[in-house]
Amino acid sequence: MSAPLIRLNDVTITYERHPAVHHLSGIFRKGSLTAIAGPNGAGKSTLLKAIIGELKPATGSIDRGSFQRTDFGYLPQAAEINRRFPISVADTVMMGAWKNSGAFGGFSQDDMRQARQALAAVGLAGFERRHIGSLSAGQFQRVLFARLLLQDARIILLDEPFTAIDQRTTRDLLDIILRWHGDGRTVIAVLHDFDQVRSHFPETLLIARELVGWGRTDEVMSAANLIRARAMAESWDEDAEACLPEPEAVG
Ligand SMILES: Nc1ncnc2c1ncn2[C@@H]1O[C@H](COP(=O)(O)OP(=O)(O)OP(=O)(O)O)[C@@H](O)[C@H]1O
Repeated sequence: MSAPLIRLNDVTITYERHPAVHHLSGIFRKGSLTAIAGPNGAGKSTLLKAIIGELKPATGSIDRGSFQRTDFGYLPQAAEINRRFPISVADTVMMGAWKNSGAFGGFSQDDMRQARQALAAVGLAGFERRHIGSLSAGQFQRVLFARLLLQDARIILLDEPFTAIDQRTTRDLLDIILRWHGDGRTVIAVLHDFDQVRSHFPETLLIARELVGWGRTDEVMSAANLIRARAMAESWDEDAEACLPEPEAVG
């Protein structure tokens, strides 16, 4: 069995003291391909943001070994990306090379060549000069995958990569995910389509704020676990305060 890569130690993540993820512990192994599944509002996106370091746990810790923020390739939910920003397809893809060139280092001829290659690999050869606002949802998602290809990260986190995407694009992007897994990268994807999870993702983390199951997909995605996840989500008290240590009294 491969080595642990990211370890969650009793992680609670809050928004204004209300827990979105509650006392979660477990391990993502090196080279694993894991789906994160769970009902709406289960804390899936929040967990991804904490893994890349965008959110800090209120209690508990996330052990990333020697990996830094720049070692993670991250695809946020489409709704979180502003496509009105006046930027070309090529520049969007080359932003994946920032880790290599530095934000102010400018892009090299080689970055441009690699961007062209990455766009060709996602079926968008010739789209370099297009404005990102002029693309369809599926084309834009292909551009974001091209950016991830260029970034060449060892750990890739995807937040609902197939939402509002046509079947053909979904299949093409799924192939890229499976290739990343075949290359030995660690891939973690938040997914809503349970058939997709069962068909392509060997491991699943099922959450409803708290852990429901984590392990082999065929075991975790059992009918009993899915019913339990739904019941946990429905009975969750949105106003519950996190069980954080009280600040020490001064004096
Ligand atoms: N920026 C925020 N400020 C306050 N509360 C938030 C914020 N983002 C998420 N939440 C709350 O945290 C909880 C978990 O949200 P999160 O988006 O992580 O769930 P999710 O499992 O990704 O949901 P979905 O499947 O609907 O995308 C929800 O109750 C949500 O309302």
